[in-house]
Amino acid sequence: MVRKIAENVYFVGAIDWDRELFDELIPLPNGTTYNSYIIKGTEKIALIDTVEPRKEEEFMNNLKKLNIQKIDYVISNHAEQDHSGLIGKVVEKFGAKVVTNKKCADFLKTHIHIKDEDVITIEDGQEISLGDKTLKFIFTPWTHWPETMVTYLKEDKILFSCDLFGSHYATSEIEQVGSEKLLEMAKRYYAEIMMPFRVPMKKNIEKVEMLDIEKIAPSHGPVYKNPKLIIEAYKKWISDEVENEVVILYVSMHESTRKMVEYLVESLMDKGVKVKLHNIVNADIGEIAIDLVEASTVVIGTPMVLTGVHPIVAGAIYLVNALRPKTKYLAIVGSYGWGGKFIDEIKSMLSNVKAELLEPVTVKGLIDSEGYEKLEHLAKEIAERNLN
Ligand SMILES: Cc1cc2nc3c(=O)[nH]c(=O)nc-3n(C[C@H](O)[C@H](O)[C@H](O)COP(=O)(O)O)c2cc1C
Repeated sequence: MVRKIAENVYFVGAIDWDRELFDELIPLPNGTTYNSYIIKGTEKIALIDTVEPRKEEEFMNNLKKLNIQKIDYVISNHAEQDHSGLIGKVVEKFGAKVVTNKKCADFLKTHIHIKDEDVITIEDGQEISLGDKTLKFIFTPWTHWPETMVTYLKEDKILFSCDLFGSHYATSEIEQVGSEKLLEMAKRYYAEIMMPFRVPMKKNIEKVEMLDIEKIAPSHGPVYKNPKLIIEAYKKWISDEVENEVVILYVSMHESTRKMVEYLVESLMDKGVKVKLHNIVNADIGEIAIDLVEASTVVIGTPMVLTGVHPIVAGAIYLVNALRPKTKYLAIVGSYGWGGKFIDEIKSMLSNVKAELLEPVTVKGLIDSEGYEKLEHLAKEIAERNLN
């Protein structure tokens, strides 16, 4: 697939319509794309990133369609193999030099064995000329990995933002003004990939906002014809503001924890609090991650199993801790038979989440009137914090 996105600027990426899983972890309900772009200047030709190696044939065909014989520079914004994987082939076949920052060059050396002599190292803010077109490199560390950067095409005002602003979204609409669906997919991507770096992201967004941008061309998903849409969405997601929303993640083996969770949901709803409930046994972790982006409160529901949390709950807690959501309040509810220590376990597993822990509610066996009272008190505490 070749698509012109500006004069002498072309999308030459690959669409992976039915890929189901990314990083052997993240479900892809709408497949994904690996975006690569050719920029033809009057003097030099540059390629922005490459594609996932298994899409080599499609990618090489795209270059053939544009009759590309020589590439002067292959810009590597990010060393992860879904973008860098074919750089070696581009160097070999088209005589390209790899243009990237020092950190990325180190990764390219260790991860895909790119040789030092094939690399031109650039500094933050440095520019290279392609004749009538100029590329400016802007370092945006932790817009996935520590080396990740973005490239700005000055004359056409296009930001090649790499994973930043990306979405795992295979669609024939390679360029979009921005639909509700695209924003949903971009939020999912933010939640899964960018949320752990919410704090360093603030500086990066400030840097990007200083540019005059007409189009954002990320490395996954559609090109934005309305950059403001996604920049404003990111600003909201990375801000410290939370929404009146409670995310409940639970498992229950014999319905005891489930009864507690169901009561809590109903009581919170009665009080006007929005609830997102996940029985996590077969949950899509992307759906959980999306709900964590803006939620004020996270509630963990677990039965006691072998003196600790249920192992599936442990997996979910590990994920929450790794994603570092901006959650302000945390609650724990659960049922036990004879004893154990899941409260302390959960607290220690959530050390990255700087949230206030509300009074946990644990019940021996099936919930009784005393248990309901405690849950009602917890619901009031959550509602007070959310609705004030
Ligand atoms: C495999 C298994 C291991 C358990 N281990 C413990 C334990 O270590 N400590 C404890 O207090 N209860 C333990 N229990 C009992 C449950 O925590 C208790 O029955 C609880 O009410 C189950 O809640 P649920 O109906 O929400 O699954 C265990 C139950 C099972 C099935």
